[in-house]
Amino acid sequence: MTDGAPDFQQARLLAYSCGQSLTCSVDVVSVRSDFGTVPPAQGIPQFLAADIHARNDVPVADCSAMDGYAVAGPPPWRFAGEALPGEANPVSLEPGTAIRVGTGSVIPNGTEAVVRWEDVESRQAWRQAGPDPGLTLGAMGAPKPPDGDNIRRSGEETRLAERIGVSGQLLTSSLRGAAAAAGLDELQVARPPRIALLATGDELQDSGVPSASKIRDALTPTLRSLLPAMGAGIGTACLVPDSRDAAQDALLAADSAAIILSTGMASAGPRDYMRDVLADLGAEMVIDNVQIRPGRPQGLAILPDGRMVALLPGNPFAAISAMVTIVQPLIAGALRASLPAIRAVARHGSVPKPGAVTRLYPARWSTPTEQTAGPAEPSALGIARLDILPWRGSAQLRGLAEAEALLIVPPTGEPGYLPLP
Ligand SMILES: Nc1nc2c(c(=O)[nH]1)N[C@H]1C(S)=C(S)[C@@H](COP(=O)(O)OP(=O)(O)OC[C@H]3O[C@@H](n4cnc5c(N)ncnc54)[C@H](O)[C@@H]3O)O[C@H]1N2
Ligand code: MOO
Repeated sequence: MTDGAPDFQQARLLAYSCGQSLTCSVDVVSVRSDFGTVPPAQGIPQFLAADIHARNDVPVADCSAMDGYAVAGPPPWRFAGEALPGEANPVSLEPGTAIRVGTGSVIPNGTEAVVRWEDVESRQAWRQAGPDPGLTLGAMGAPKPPDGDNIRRSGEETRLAERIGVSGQLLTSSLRGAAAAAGLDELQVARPPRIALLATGDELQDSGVPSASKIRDALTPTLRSLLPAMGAGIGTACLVPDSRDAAQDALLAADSAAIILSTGMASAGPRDYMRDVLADLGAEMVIDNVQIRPGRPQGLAILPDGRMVALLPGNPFAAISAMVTIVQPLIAGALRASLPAIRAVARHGSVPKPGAVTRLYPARWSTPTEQTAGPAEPSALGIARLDILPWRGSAQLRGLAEAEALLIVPPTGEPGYLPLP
């Protein structure tokens, strides 16, 4: 069983470094508001292809953190007008005066603090008061607020030119917002590698109820959704009959893809031609089987023209195993993102004994309840527990269909997990 094939982690690292050797092109994405237009849907996670540096301080100017009054000096304060959010910096504030401000208003020079309206007047007075130079605030004994109270200082979150994003970092929704706040209009992201899918098997049927000798192709729909979650969508997909010529023609035809995924034909069955065809084409097998179950017969080859071919076994769970072992690291490398880390499991249900090779199980987080003699009680700690699901067989998808993670049980050491998108 352990015939020199890499183990799970070795295979992931090998695939990751192969991905890094692929050319990485750059796309530009807008972080403008683009009001009135329909920006393209953002279903695929994007990774920065360059660092992001702030083009302005955040906040741009000193501003109020509360609705209330910008004040100078101790109370009482003579009311001296107002500055609404969006208005230019008002004139400076003299000691003993106050101006009405909203949350986010730029405050005048000389402001020592912002007093919340509810600390100096009634809601009715706050809502009704207009700029009335005769009004005096804080006469009824409002304390002098600490200097700087309720003021957001210019640059306190981000300084002009400060780095707020690092090349390779996942472009999260809030990082887009933070970039916009820091004055950027466009960001550079890594362009996903072009992927072609070859689904092999005379038995595959693409729709409808399969006849007795056929089965539905369950992998193409799975991969169409799983791949984008891993950072790259499928460009082309085709069904390849179980013949050597058909496999070779399909590999040659997928000449615009950087990465080709084939499903089936990965083992040593009578019509499992993929390895032979790759050898005929002069490909180098970088990964030839992995010490893992399910998914042992997976592989990764490099064609002489640099295209990568990931061999996914036909059994559906085995194919998903190859997706996390080879394809996810390959895409992460191609995007110059970091290799998704195997995470420690704080709590898990019963786990079969480790075997000679790494085992993957479909698993799901349980609601944090403790089973006691009576009805289930919410756990005091509330740490979610990872439980293995039924349907763990290599040919089965039902367990994965309900899974949120793959529980990874290595031959030695503690179990870990990878989230399953
Ligand atoms: N004598 C041995 N037989 C097998 C071994 C072995 O070591 N010795 N390994 C087994 C393992 S492990 C796996 S995994 C499979 C891998 O098989 P292949 O990659 O060659 O795939 P196929 O033979 O084409 O198909 C296997 C199985 O999967 C079904 N299949 C294929 N494609 C799809 C699809 N798109 N959607 C749903 N199901 C699919 C196919 O009908 C077969 O039932 O080999 C074992 N055999
Ligand atoms: O590796 Mo196979 O995937 O056990 O079925």
